[in-house]
Amino acid sequence: MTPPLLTLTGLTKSYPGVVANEDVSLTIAHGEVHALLGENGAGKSTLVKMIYGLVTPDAGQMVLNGKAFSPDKPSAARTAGIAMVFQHFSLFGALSVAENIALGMENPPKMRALAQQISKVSDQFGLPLDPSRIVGDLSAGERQRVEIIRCLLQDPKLLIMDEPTSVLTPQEVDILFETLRKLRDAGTSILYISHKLEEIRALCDTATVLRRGNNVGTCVPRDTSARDMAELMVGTRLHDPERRDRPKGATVLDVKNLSAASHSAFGTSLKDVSLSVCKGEILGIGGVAGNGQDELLAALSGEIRTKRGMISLDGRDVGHLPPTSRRALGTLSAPEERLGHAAAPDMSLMENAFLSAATRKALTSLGFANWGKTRGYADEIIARFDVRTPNNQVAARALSGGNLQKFVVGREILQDPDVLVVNQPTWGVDASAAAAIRQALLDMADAGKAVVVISQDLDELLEITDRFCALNEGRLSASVPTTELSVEKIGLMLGGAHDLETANV
Ligand SMILES: Nc1ncnc2c1ncn2[C@@H]1O[C@H](COP(=O)(O)OP(=O)(O)OP(=O)(O)O)[C@@H](O)[C@H]1O
Repeated sequence: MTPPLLTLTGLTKSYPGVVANEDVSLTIAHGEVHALLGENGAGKSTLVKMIYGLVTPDAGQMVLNGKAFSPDKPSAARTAGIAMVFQHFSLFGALSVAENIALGMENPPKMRALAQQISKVSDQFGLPLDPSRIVGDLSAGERQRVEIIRCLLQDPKLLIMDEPTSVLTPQEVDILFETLRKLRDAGTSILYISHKLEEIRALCDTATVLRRGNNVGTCVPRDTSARDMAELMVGTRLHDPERRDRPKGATVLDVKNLSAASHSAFGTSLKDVSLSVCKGEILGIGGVAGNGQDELLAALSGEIRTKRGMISLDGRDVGHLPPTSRRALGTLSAPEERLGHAAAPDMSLMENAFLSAATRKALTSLGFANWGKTRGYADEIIARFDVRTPNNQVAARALSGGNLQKFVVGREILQDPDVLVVNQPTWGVDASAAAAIRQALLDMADAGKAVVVISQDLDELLEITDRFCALNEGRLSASVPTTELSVEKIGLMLGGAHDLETANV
């Protein structure tokens, strides 16, 4: 019998106040697509970082192809045949595809030879990509292809992928899965982290489930329902968000012919965007990343100021007002980028609670921060949104991605806004916590609030929104009642022509 590609035995890693991995053992066979499942903070990233040489285990052993393996840095893991595609891309927007790939290589060949190699690998694995294109002009799906091709040029034995589909359209997911199947057939093993359980069922041969740092079992995803996998992850029954019929009130947010330039050199300017949201309504905005989502949130939150007459709140012109004034008037927002935009990475959760809630939660007294009250608010967010953290003094950057997301969304919802604008509210959040966040958004609408959900997760938009629009190259389509849509139709709408009309659906 051929030995497995990689065996992990008793891997343990602790951080202050938390055991991220405790005595974790698992085996990855050659040519196997192995899913790593677990709720937020379960220890998935920590485990793969140990395999990739970014984190050193406190205890335990790894054996790769029959030999002891203990990489002390990523380049050692790469030399041993391990490649990793991270959730966050590390590409330079101003450089070409080939230049970006060359930057990550120890001994890059001449540009022309590299471009040929890139074209060859992209043909072989069905990942269309022109080596001379500037990365800043690429879609999120194409950027991910750059990262994957960069890995494939190393001819890896094990490819680790952390949440690879969260930025992709359904069509791009299909292309990615075809590529991964080709790789598997060529004998490469894949370790795949995702919270999208139906995708795991479609792709993976086996799954290991982590719960609070421990390996609590394995399953064959094809033979296990998504609900059973989610329940194995959390160890309890899962509650689906409950949607109730509710009356729609008066229009509260009204956007008319909004055009605004992006703040970023590679951003997308907004072009003639019109929308309205009523009290008691959730408006969904779908779109592939980079089509103006960040700019729309920035215009609605006040980070981008607009001309008079473009944005009104309860009939009052607000487009020229900065974020603090919009907050005071009841419009709150949670941007997509949680580290660095929604939260200050090196500040504690308590300080991060203060940053956005000081006014609405009255966290100051006589011009000074009231830390006692602020601590109480941070603890309320942590308890109500089940944020897994040792305490409120922990820096935002030390939280697992999903737990920070729960904190950021919870921090805004608990300020009781009249209008809440969220971008990717459940990005990287596990099934159970995602259901809790969606329920909280539905509860807000039930309480007569207006909610704008910008998301690339089509199932999410179908599940909770009342109306749907597609954002494409900075233009917004007319809205369609969500009940009239299907995932396939939305997919077409998102990838469709610039001037999307309801008729296209
Ligand atoms: N550098 C660090 N310092 C302190 N604690 C950390 C650090 N990295 C991870 N942790 C903690 O270790 C635990 C496991 O985190 P990890 O990121 O591995 O979880 P995860 O399963 O990948 O979660 P998610 O699905 O949310 O990304 C969490 O409680 C997290 O807060």
